[in-house]
Amino acid sequence: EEQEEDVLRELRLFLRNVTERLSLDRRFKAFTKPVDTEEVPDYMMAIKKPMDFSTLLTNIDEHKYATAGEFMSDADLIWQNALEYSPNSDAMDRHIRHRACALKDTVRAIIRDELDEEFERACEEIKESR
Ligand SMILES: CC(=O)c1nc(NC(=O)[C@H]2CNCCN2)sc1-c1cc(O)cc(O)c1
Repeated sequence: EEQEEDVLRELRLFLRNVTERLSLDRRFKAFTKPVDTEEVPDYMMAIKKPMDFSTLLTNIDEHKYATAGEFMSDADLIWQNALEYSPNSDAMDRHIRHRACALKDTVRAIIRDELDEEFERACEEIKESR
C-alpha cells in the first residue's frame, strides 16, 4: 500500500544519492560507465557480469532493488570485476586494484554509517510479503 511505496521511494532516493557520490569521486572514474568493448575487446570474455555506476542508476530507476542488500550485491560486482580483470603485479594493474579496494571500503563505510538497520528490515519485510 501507500506506506510501502513511501519506503521504497526513500530507498531509491538513498541509493541514487550513494551512487551519485561515488560517481563524483575522481578515484572511481574508471567505474562510472560500462567498460568499452571496442577499447577492451577481451573484457566481456573475462568478466561474466559487468557492472558500473551508470548501470546501477538505471537499475534503481527501473525499481530493480527492493533492498539495500540487493543494491550492494551489484555495487560489489564493480570492484570484484576490477580485481579479477587486473590481477598482474605491474603498476597499471596494482593501480586499478587500489581503486577497487578503495571502492569496496567506501561503499561499506557509507552503508554502515548511513543505512538505518530498521529501515533495511522494513524493505526486507515488504520484499518477503510480495
Ligand atoms: C574498469 C577496469 O576494471 C579496468 N581495468 C583495466 N585493466 C587493465 O587495463 C589491465 C588488465 N590487465 C592487463 C593490463 N591492463 S583498464 C579498466 C578501465 C579503465 C577505464 O578508465 C575505463 C574502462 O572502461 C576500463
